[in-house]
Amino acid sequence: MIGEIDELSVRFGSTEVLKRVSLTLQERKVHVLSGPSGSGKTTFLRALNRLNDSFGDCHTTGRIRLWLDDQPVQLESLSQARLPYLRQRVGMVFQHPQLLPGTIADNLLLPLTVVAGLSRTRARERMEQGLVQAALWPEVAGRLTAPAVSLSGGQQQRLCLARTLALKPQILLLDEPTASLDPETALQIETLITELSRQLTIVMVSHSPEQAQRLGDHRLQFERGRVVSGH
Ligand SMILES: Nc1ncnc2c1ncn2[C@@H]1O[C@H](COP(=O)(O)OP(=O)(O)OP(=O)(O)O)[C@@H](O)[C@H]1O
Repeated sequence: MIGEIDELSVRFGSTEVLKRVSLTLQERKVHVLSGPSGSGKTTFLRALNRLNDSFGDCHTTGRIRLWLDDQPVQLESLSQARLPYLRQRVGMVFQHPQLLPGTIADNLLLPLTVVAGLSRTRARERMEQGLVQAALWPEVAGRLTAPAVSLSGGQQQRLCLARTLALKPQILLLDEPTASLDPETALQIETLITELSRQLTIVMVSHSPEQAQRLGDHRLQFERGRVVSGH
Protein backbone atom coordinates (compact mmCIF):
# COMPACT_ATOMS: atom_id res chain seq x y z
CA MET A 1 0.00 0.00 0.00
CA ILE A 2 1.23 3.49 -0.85
CA GLY A 3 -1.77 5.55 0.31
CA GLU A 4 -4.44 5.45 2.97
CA ILE A 5 -7.33 7.92 2.77
CA ASP A 6 -9.54 8.04 5.81
CA GLU A 7 -12.84 9.94 6.05
CA LEU A 8 -11.75 12.62 3.59
CA SER A 9 -14.29 15.43 3.24
CA VAL A 10 -13.82 18.54 1.12
CA ARG A 11 -16.12 21.51 0.80
CA PHE A 12 -15.97 24.68 -1.24
CA GLY A 13 -17.75 27.37 0.74
CA SER A 14 -20.84 25.63 2.10
CA THR A 15 -20.98 22.97 -0.67
CA GLU A 16 -19.68 19.59 0.41
CA VAL A 17 -18.02 18.04 -2.60
CA LEU A 18 -16.37 14.96 -1.03
CA LYS A 19 -18.10 13.18 1.82
CA ARG A 20 -16.09 10.97 4.15
CA VAL A 21 -14.22 9.11 1.43
CA SER A 22 -12.06 6.24 2.69
CA LEU A 23 -9.94 4.06 0.45
CA THR A 24 -6.43 2.75 -0.07
CA LEU A 25 -4.00 3.15 -2.96
CA GLN A 26 -1.86 0.21 -3.96
CA GLU A 27 1.72 0.61 -5.09
CA ARG A 28 2.39 0.35 -8.85
CA LYS A 29 -1.28 -0.15 -9.68
CA VAL A 30 -3.62 1.87 -11.88
CA HIS A 31 -6.64 3.25 -10.00
CA VAL A 32 -9.36 4.53 -12.29
CA LEU A 33 -11.96 6.94 -10.89
CA SER A 34 -15.28 7.10 -12.73
CA GLY A 35 -18.59 8.77 -12.09
CA PRO A 36 -20.87 11.56 -13.23
CA SER A 37 -19.69 15.08 -13.85
CA GLY A 38 -19.45 16.99 -10.57
CA SER A 39 -19.17 13.85 -8.40
CA GLY A 40 -15.83 14.97 -6.96
CA LYS A 41 -13.23 13.00 -8.93
CA THR A 42 -10.94 15.92 -9.76
CA THR A 43 -11.31 17.28 -6.23
CA PHE A 44 -10.19 13.88 -4.94
CA LEU A 45 -7.11 13.92 -7.22
CA ARG A 46 -6.22 17.43 -6.06
CA ALA A 47 -6.54 16.37 -2.41
CA LEU A 48 -3.70 13.88 -2.96
CA ASN A 49 -1.14 16.64 -3.46
CA ARG A 50 -2.95 19.38 -1.54
CA LEU A 51 -3.73 21.35 -4.68
CA ASN A 52 -7.21 22.19 -3.32
CA ASP A 53 -5.36 24.44 -0.85
CA SER A 54 -4.90 26.93 -3.67
CA PHE A 55 -8.66 27.70 -3.55
CA GLY A 56 -9.32 30.13 -0.72
CA ASP A 57 -12.80 28.84 0.09
CA CYS A 58 -11.77 25.18 0.28
CA HIS A 59 -11.97 23.31 3.58
CA THR A 60 -10.61 19.77 3.98
CA THR A 61 -11.04 17.33 6.87
CA GLY A 62 -9.98 13.71 7.34
CA ARG A 63 -6.63 12.02 6.98
CA ILE A 64 -4.42 11.18 4.02
CA ARG A 65 -1.25 9.22 4.60
CA LEU A 66 1.12 8.52 1.70
CA TRP A 67 4.34 6.54 1.80
CA LEU A 68 6.85 8.67 -0.07
CA ASP A 69 10.53 7.77 -0.22
CA ASP A 70 9.67 4.96 2.22
CA GLN A 71 8.47 7.44 4.85
CA PRO A 72 4.87 7.96 5.94
CA VAL A 73 3.76 11.48 5.10
CA GLN A 74 0.61 12.79 6.78
CA LEU A 75 -0.74 15.34 4.31
CA GLU A 76 -2.94 17.39 6.63
CA SER A 77 -0.01 18.17 8.92
CA LEU A 78 2.52 18.91 6.19
CA SER A 79 3.98 22.42 6.38
CA GLN A 80 3.71 24.89 3.47
CA ALA A 81 7.47 24.58 3.02
CA ARG A 82 7.11 20.86 2.23
CA LEU A 83 4.40 21.31 -0.42
CA PRO A 84 6.86 21.58 -3.35
CA TYR A 85 8.34 18.21 -2.24
CA LEU A 86 4.85 16.69 -2.04
CA ARG A 87 3.93 18.00 -5.48
CA GLN A 88 7.09 16.59 -7.01
CA ARG A 89 6.45 13.16 -5.52
CA VAL A 90 2.73 13.29 -6.32
CA GLY A 91 2.67 14.82 -9.80
CA MET A 92 -0.48 15.85 -11.62
CA VAL A 93 -1.26 16.14 -15.33
CA PHE A 94 -4.39 18.14 -16.04
CA GLN A 95 -7.16 17.36 -18.48
CA HIS A 96 -6.10 20.08 -20.92
CA PRO A 97 -2.38 20.58 -21.54
CA GLN A 98 -1.13 23.43 -19.34
CA LEU A 99 1.89 24.68 -21.25
CA LEU A 100 4.35 27.20 -19.92
CA PRO A 101 5.16 30.01 -22.35
CA GLY A 102 8.32 29.38 -24.36
CA THR A 103 10.01 26.47 -26.03
CA ILE A 104 9.61 22.73 -25.64
CA ALA A 105 12.84 22.68 -23.60
CA ASP A 106 11.71 25.61 -21.41
CA ASN A 107 8.64 23.64 -20.41
CA LEU A 108 10.82 21.01 -18.76
CA LEU A 109 13.89 23.01 -17.75
CA LEU A 110 12.00 25.70 -15.85
CA PRO A 111 10.39 23.38 -13.27
CA LEU A 112 13.58 21.33 -13.02
CA THR A 113 15.78 24.34 -12.29
CA VAL A 114 13.31 26.55 -10.40
CA VAL A 115 11.18 23.99 -8.48
CA ALA A 116 13.63 21.10 -8.12
CA GLY A 117 16.69 23.38 -7.91
CA LEU A 118 18.79 21.27 -10.31
CA SER A 119 21.85 22.54 -12.13
CA ARG A 120 21.43 23.27 -15.84
CA THR A 121 23.37 20.11 -16.78
CA ARG A 122 21.42 17.84 -14.44
CA ALA A 123 18.15 19.44 -15.59
CA ARG A 124 18.98 18.68 -19.23
CA GLU A 125 19.60 15.01 -18.37
CA ARG A 126 16.29 14.79 -16.52
CA MET A 127 14.53 16.59 -19.39
CA GLU A 128 15.70 13.93 -21.81
CA GLN A 129 14.70 11.13 -19.41
CA GLY A 130 11.23 12.63 -19.00
CA LEU A 131 10.74 12.99 -22.74
CA VAL A 132 11.91 9.40 -23.32
CA GLN A 133 9.55 8.10 -20.60
CA ALA A 134 6.63 10.02 -22.11
CA ALA A 135 7.47 8.52 -25.54
CA LEU A 136 8.02 11.98 -27.02
CA TRP A 137 11.81 12.11 -27.38
CA PRO A 138 12.03 10.84 -30.99
CA GLU A 139 9.52 13.48 -32.10
CA VAL A 140 11.13 16.47 -30.37
CA ALA A 141 14.85 15.70 -30.03
CA GLY A 142 15.67 17.81 -33.08
CA ARG A 143 13.36 20.71 -32.24
CA LEU A 144 13.71 21.43 -28.52
CA THR A 145 13.92 25.17 -29.20
CA ALA A 146 10.63 25.24 -31.11
CA PRO A 147 7.66 26.87 -29.35
CA ALA A 148 5.76 24.32 -27.24
CA VAL A 149 2.49 25.52 -28.80
CA SER A 150 3.71 24.25 -32.18
CA LEU A 151 3.17 20.65 -30.98
CA SER A 152 -0.01 18.73 -31.77
CA GLY A 153 -2.62 18.15 -29.03
CA GLY A 154 -1.36 14.64 -28.29
CA GLN A 155 2.25 15.82 -28.24
CA GLN A 156 1.34 18.67 -25.88
CA GLN A 157 -0.33 16.18 -23.54
CA ARG A 158 2.82 14.01 -23.60
CA LEU A 159 4.97 17.12 -23.02
CA CYS A 160 2.99 17.84 -19.85
CA LEU A 161 3.41 14.21 -18.86
CA ALA A 162 7.17 14.42 -19.53
CA ARG A 163 7.40 17.57 -17.40
CA THR A 164 5.73 15.79 -14.49
CA LEU A 165 7.76 12.58 -14.94
CA ALA A 166 11.03 14.52 -15.07
CA LEU A 167 10.40 15.50 -11.43
CA LYS A 168 10.41 11.77 -10.56
CA PRO A 169 6.98 11.30 -9.00
CA GLN A 170 6.02 8.15 -7.14
CA ILE A 171 2.32 8.80 -7.60
CA LEU A 172 0.98 10.14 -10.89
CA LEU A 173 -2.42 11.85 -10.99
CA LEU A 174 -4.00 11.99 -14.44
CA ASP A 175 -7.24 13.88 -15.00
CA GLU A 176 -8.92 12.41 -18.08
CA PRO A 177 -5.60 12.07 -19.90
CA THR A 178 -7.13 11.06 -23.22
CA ALA A 179 -10.28 13.22 -23.21
CA SER A 180 -9.20 15.64 -25.91
CA LEU A 181 -7.29 13.17 -28.11
CA ASP A 182 -8.17 11.25 -31.27
CA PRO A 183 -8.65 7.47 -30.78
CA GLU A 184 -5.21 6.54 -32.13
CA THR A 185 -3.35 9.01 -29.90
CA ALA A 186 -5.55 7.99 -26.97
CA LEU A 187 -4.43 4.38 -27.41
CA GLN A 188 -0.80 5.53 -27.47
CA ILE A 189 -1.32 7.27 -24.13
CA GLU A 190 -3.06 4.17 -22.73
CA THR A 191 -0.07 2.03 -23.68
CA LEU A 192 2.17 4.55 -21.97
CA ILE A 193 0.05 4.46 -18.79
CA THR A 194 0.34 0.68 -18.66
CA GLU A 195 4.13 0.92 -19.08
CA LEU A 196 4.44 3.65 -16.44
CA SER A 197 2.44 1.61 -13.94
CA ARG A 198 5.38 -0.81 -13.73
CA GLN A 199 7.30 1.95 -11.95
CA LEU A 200 4.66 4.28 -10.51
CA THR A 201 1.31 4.34 -8.79
CA ILE A 202 -1.32 5.91 -11.02
CA VAL A 203 -4.61 7.50 -10.02
CA MET A 204 -6.58 8.63 -13.06
CA VAL A 205 -10.03 9.89 -13.97
CA SER A 206 -11.77 8.36 -16.96
CA HIS A 207 -15.28 8.74 -18.35
CA SER A 208 -14.87 5.71 -20.57
CA PRO A 209 -16.01 2.37 -19.08
CA GLU A 210 -13.96 0.55 -21.75
CA GLN A 211 -10.84 2.48 -20.81
CA ALA A 212 -11.48 1.85 -17.10
CA GLN A 213 -11.79 -1.85 -17.91
CA ARG A 214 -8.63 -1.90 -20.03
CA LEU A 215 -6.41 0.05 -17.65
CA GLY A 216 -7.77 -0.20 -14.15
CA ASP A 217 -6.31 -2.61 -11.64
CA HIS A 218 -8.71 -0.93 -9.23
CA ARG A 219 -11.88 0.86 -10.32
CA LEU A 220 -13.63 3.33 -8.05
CA GLN A 221 -17.05 4.73 -8.79
CA PHE A 222 -17.81 8.21 -7.44
CA GLU A 223 -21.31 9.53 -6.97
CA ARG A 224 -22.23 12.82 -5.31
CA GLY A 225 -19.00 12.98 -3.37
CA ARG A 226 -18.94 9.39 -2.20
CA VAL A 227 -17.23 6.25 -3.43
CA VAL A 228 -20.15 3.95 -4.10
CA SER A 229 -18.22 0.96 -5.39
CA GLY A 230 -14.63 -0.07 -5.65
CA HIS A 231 -12.65 -3.19 -6.38
N1 LIG B 1 -12.41 25.56 -6.93
C1 LIG B 1 -13.70 25.31 -6.77
N2 LIG B 1 -14.53 26.22 -6.19
C2 LIG B 1 -15.83 25.96 -6.01
N3 LIG B 1 -16.42 24.79 -6.38
C3 LIG B 1 -15.65 23.86 -6.95
C4 LIG B 1 -14.25 24.06 -7.18
N4 LIG B 1 -13.75 22.94 -7.77
C5 LIG B 1 -14.79 22.09 -7.91
N5 LIG B 1 -15.92 22.63 -7.42
C6 LIG B 1 -17.26 22.00 -7.39
O1 LIG B 1 -17.11 20.73 -6.80
C7 LIG B 1 -17.94 19.77 -7.45
C8 LIG B 1 -17.08 18.60 -7.87
O2 LIG B 1 -16.18 19.02 -8.89
P1 LIG B 1 -15.08 18.05 -9.51
O3 LIG B 1 -14.36 18.85 -10.55
O4 LIG B 1 -14.30 17.43 -8.43
O5 LIG B 1 -16.02 16.95 -10.19
P2 LIG B 1 -15.64 15.84 -11.27
O6 LIG B 1 -16.30 14.58 -10.81
O7 LIG B 1 -14.19 15.81 -11.50
O8 LIG B 1 -16.40 16.39 -12.55
P3 LIG B 1 -16.01 16.26 -14.15
O9 LIG B 1 -16.19 14.82 -14.48
O10 LIG B 1 -17.00 17.15 -14.81
O11 LIG B 1 -14.59 16.75 -14.29
C9 LIG B 1 -18.62 20.50 -8.59
O12 LIG B 1 -19.91 20.87 -8.18
C10 LIG B 1 -17.76 21.72 -8.79
O13 LIG B 1 -18.52 22.81 -9.26
